[in-house]
Amino acid sequence: MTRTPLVVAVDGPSGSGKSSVSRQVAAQLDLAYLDTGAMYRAATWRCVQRGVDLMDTALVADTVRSMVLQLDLNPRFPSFVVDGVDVGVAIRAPEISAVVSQVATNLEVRADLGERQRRVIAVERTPDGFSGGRGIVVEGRDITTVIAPDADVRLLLTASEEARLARRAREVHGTDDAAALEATREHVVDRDARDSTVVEFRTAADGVVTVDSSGLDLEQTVQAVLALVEDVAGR
Ligand SMILES: Nc1ncnc2c1ncn2[C@@H]1O[C@H](COP(=O)(O)OP(=O)(O)OP(=O)(O)O)[C@@H](O)[C@H]1O
Ligand SMILES: Nc1ccn([C@H]2C[C@H](O)[C@@H](COP(=O)(O)O)O2)c(=O)n1
Repeated sequence: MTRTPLVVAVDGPSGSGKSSVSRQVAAQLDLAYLDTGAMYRAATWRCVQRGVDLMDTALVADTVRSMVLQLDLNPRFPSFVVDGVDVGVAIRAPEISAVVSQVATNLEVRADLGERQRRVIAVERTPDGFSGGRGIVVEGRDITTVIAPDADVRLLLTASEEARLARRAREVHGTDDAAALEATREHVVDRDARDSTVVEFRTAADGVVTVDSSGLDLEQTVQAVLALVEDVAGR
């Protein structure tokens, strides 16, 4: 049976589980997967590599516009290649996390990367895409509202600040003791505050369903999202 392409849009704050959950949902539904946060990180990596002053918004925008970015949309092995260099690990470095908001709040950069994201989604609606026309799960901060407001499923994945801090602390420091929580705050709470000056990802827009994962483990959250997709789109 031929099915129409499915687009699942997921937004949410840092540490809410967007990447982990979206990847697993895409893999289980045999869809492509796009992590738009990684695109902002790749853009930041290129600027940092070239010694660009991130306060120079015009130069940052030019540097990002000329970036050749190749994406592998396989949810099992997603990859990001910038100008021929695999940046999958480098873009997660603390030095990139510390400054990525400066690039992500540059409105010219947002316009450029947003256009690239829309093109990826359009291709995944055709047989030429990675998914062969089955569709895509796209996650970030403005996917449900700006990039794909027409997505079949629109979801805001949230969790309490406490839960998000504890998850990130365990991931980065191997513990969620008081010192680890404090060391993590800058990368979760403060970054969200900076990012939310240009995009709204704390409150669900009209038609966007909220899933609160504070009391759920990763597997339960994946199941909750799969149930929602089944409910809304019959998959
Ligand atoms: N429901 C959950 N319960 C417990 N841990 C979770 C849950 N969802 C995700 N995690 C864990 O929390 C951490 C953060 O998840 P993830 O990186 O997917 O969040 P994110 O929303 O994509 O964050 P960011 O936007 O900062 O990249 C990971 O270690 C992940 O395994
Ligand atoms: N659609 C998006 C995706 C991401 N961002 C910003 C938010 C973060 O500061 C940065 C990296 O995202 P992460 O990998 O932590 O999810 O990019 C955004 O503004 N819009």
